[in-house]
Amino acid sequence: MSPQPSSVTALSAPGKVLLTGGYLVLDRAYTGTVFALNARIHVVVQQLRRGHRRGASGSGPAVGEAHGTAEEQEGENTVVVRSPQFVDAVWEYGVQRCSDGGGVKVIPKGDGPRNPFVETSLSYALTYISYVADSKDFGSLSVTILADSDYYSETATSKGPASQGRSGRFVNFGVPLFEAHKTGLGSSAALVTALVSALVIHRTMQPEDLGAGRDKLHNLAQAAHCAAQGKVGSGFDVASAVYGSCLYRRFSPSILESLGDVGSPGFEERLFPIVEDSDTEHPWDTECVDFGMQLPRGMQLVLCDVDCGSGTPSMVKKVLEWRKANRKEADILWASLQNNNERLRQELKRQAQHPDAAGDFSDIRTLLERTRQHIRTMTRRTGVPIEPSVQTELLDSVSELEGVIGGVVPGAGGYDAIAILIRDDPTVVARLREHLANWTSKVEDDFGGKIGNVRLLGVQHGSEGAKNEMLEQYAGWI
Ligand SMILES: Nc1ncnc2c1ncn2[C@@H]1O[C@H](COP(=O)(O)OP(=O)(O)O)[C@@H](O)[C@H]1O
Ligand SMILES: C[C@@](O)(CCOP(=O)(O)OP(=O)(O)O)CC(=O)O
Repeated sequence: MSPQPSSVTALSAPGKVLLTGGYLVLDRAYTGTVFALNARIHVVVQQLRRGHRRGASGSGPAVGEAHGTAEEQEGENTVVVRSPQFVDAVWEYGVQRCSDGGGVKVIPKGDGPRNPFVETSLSYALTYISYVADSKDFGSLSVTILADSDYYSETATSKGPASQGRSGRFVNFGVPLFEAHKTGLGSSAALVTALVSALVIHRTMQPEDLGAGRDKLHNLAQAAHCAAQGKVGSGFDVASAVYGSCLYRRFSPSILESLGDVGSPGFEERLFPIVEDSDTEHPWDTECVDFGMQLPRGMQLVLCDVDCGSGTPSMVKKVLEWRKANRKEADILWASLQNNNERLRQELKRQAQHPDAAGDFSDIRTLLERTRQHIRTMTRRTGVPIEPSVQTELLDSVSELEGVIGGVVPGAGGYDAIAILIRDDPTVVARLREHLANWTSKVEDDFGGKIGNVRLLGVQHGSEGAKNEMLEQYAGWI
């Protein structure tokens, strides 16, 4: 029997940085080292009051239970999703059960801007829930999304009026979501993971089951994220949102290839074995080794935002085309990178596991520099600005600072935030901040790129994946 749904469920998932393994990790023959960050996206699911729900036994609504509109209480089930940190960020959906086992689809109401990540997560989670839960009646739901500030560039930070009585962790951005520049921490993966996990836990599990249910939530989140993105990426961002920091080897794309769209006949019958990993022909083969891994004692990871993002899909396409056309050379380069990345990971792990041996970061510095050399070769050979010269200049300049171990362009690279490993000491952070505040680029970029404002983000290593949250921190927001 499914457990009684509690009236409110809150869960969060972290952002990520792919320290090493960009492009390589798209191929199962290689791996990536992904760090979860302490910037998280929170999702709070509230059951709207209905006659047959908990709290309606004559004693009024249960604690935290939201009050639905008259329409919600009388008519069809609805899901209202709000991102109250942004202007006009409300998405309202009707819930439609599709014929021929097509699953459950949410239908947007009104003609405001769509949010494919929210929409797809809702449809996928509700389809799975309706397949496994005893009760096919969801009632109406109110969903609130809250994000830590570092997901968005400073241009968006805290333009809105500080609202009285609201918890201090979250900022009122005061702009519409589409105006907020992303910093590249993987907001959509953290959002999809937190949203599908909160819904599934809300309706079919208890919060304590999160640990045991992690694999299923991973499978569902990967399926929903790929569908919303319209492509099957490597999935390292969703994996770290679920499991936390890890050595990641991707899943075989064939697992998701024949799923089809929500609403197509038999969709629920195809989604269920994917989530439960019961298809013996296509078992999940994701590897998340050492998940939840820590940095060595005395080391910290920081990110430097350059407020000038790149278009990952076209970069990926070009790199993969070059690899296909230059297989021999690419194999050698990929092998060198993999080898060096693996040595770097092993050294980080060794130092993390032996705190007494930690403190001498010179090997780590050398390994980071070697990884960068290979990445620069990749940049030259592919003609793709993975580490363009303005980023080389920035990385070189910060690497000279006392207390900085080294840095890399993480993930796909480009004109995105850079990742820097430092000695975990406030004076090093202060030195970096000061250096960046006065920093101006002096080189002409090889790809014509320009870096404007550079600034240290407040985000650091977080290591932990999806986790249950307490409601108190959302005071004034839900
Ligand atoms: N706070 C939020 N509330 C609602 N949706 C969000 C929020 N943050 C991000 N999103 C969704 O995620 C999308 C950004 O995803 P994407 O372009 O893949 O960037 P990222 O690299 O950060 O994952 C937004 O267009 C929006 O649909
Ligand atoms: C190229 C990649 O291997 C890494 C991209 O990493 P990023 O962290 O740059 O990704 P976005 O969040 O999409 O900007 C593609 C992949 O693994 O999917």
